[in-house]
Amino acid sequence: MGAGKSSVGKRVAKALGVPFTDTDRVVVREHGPIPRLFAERGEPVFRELEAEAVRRALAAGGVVSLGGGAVLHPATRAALADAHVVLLTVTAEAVAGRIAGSDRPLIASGGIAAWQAILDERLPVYTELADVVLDTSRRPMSRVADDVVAWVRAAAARPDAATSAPADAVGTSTPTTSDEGAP
Ligand SMILES: Nc1ncnc2c1ncn2[C@@H]1O[C@H](COP(=O)(O)OP(=O)(O)O)[C@@H](O)[C@H]1O
Ligand SMILES: O=C(O)C1=C[C@@H](OP(=O)(O)O)[C@@H](O)[C@H](O)C1
Ligand SMILES: [Mg+2]
Repeated sequence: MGAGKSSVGKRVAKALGVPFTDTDRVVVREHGPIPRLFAERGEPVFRELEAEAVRRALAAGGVVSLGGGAVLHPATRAALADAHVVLLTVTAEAVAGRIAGSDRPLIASGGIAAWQAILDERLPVYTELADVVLDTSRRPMSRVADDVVAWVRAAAARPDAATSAPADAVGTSTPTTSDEGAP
């Protein structure tokens, strides 16, 4: 949450001339606002709806920006094996302003402490899935997008390149080089 997956993914897709899907936007379009889904149907239902949106988006190809918790679903983790996975990270310090006033249900009441706790819990999964990690804390979105595009082009040129289109998955933050917090 707040690393820039949605914003950067859109720019990357434009630069590469490929389709872009933000899976949260798909879920919202098809099922309504995320806070309402969490409140009325619960997080497990949201995760199933999200996983289905991710499945379709990855099958369609192009750049796919996931919600930070999408990798909690085993089907999504499995599907990402065939994609180029970019983990965007951000420090707690840098993300604070980005998520201020956010309606994301998992941090609506707990703020940055909740964000950090979620990141700490998920970080092993994020790093396991990531093919590359880029920190966004001190770089404008356009520069982050440039870095992703360069990495994708280099990855596509490698002989062992994955066959599917790039996926701008995950994104959050952690405390060292990159993800200083990841949700
Ligand atoms: N590199 C960046 N520098 C400054 N602000 C950023 C950066 N990337 C994203 N943002 C801002 O942070 C907020 C969250 O970005 P978003 O793309 O929705 O993140 P995510 O999809 O990872 O939750 C947005 O207001 C966006 O404009
Ligand atoms: O990390 C999470 O569990 C979530 C992240 C959100 O997406 P972003 O990571 O794009 O903010 C959104 O899917 C939902 O609020 C749950
Ligand atoms: Mg997003």
